[in-house]
Amino acid sequence: MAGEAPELSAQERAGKAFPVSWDQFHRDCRALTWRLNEVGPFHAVIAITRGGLVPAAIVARELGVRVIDTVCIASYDHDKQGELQVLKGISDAAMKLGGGTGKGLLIVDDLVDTGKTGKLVRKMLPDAHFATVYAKPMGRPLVDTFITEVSQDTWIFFPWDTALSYHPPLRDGAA
Ligand SMILES: O=P(O)(O)OC[C@H]1O[C@H](OP(=O)(O)OP(=O)(O)O)[C@H](O)[C@@H]1O
Ligand code: HPA
Ligand SMILES: [Mg+2]
Repeated sequence: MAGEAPELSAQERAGKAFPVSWDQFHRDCRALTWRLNEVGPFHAVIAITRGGLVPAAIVARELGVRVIDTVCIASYDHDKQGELQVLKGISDAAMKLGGGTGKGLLIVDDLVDTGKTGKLVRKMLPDAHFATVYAKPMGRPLVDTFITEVSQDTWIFFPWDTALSYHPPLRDGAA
């Protein structure tokens, strides 16, 4: 409608930025595996795509897990969250390994924000262990193990979504 303020994206609403480098992400994933090593062993890792693929590969490598499955969910169109769409469910083979309820399975994602994605996957695998690298307060209760909590008004910029670019000096008006 004319005159109406355009809807702010989740990223714009977040306000604060938390950029993560590859180095930092790798270190945080390794820290996550130290914690998960106390909880396992796990029969399989279930990555929530696409963001969960990167930490899942690192975690599976560290924990010596070779069976990796995906649950493919689309929700954010860049930074606006819409209806969740399950594009691919968990495979029958992984379901069987988890006894139908996810027992002994490890679900991995890069982060929980509102918790909507995590809630949906937890419903599919109620007895699985759910791990994320980062957690915001709304989604935190859904996660069993995570490494770093960031405030709800922070947007996390992952290394695969960003590139090195010029940043003006603070005195020239950089935020
Ligand atoms: O807790 P929520 O508010 O549900 O948000 C968290 C989810 O959002 C992002 O995925 P996204 O849907 O953007 O897809 P992608 O992993 O393919 O980038 C992120 O990787 C989590 O899976
Ligand atoms: O803070 C975030 N960063 C990147 N992707 C996301 N998807 C939901 N929240 C975020
Ligand atoms: Mg995701």
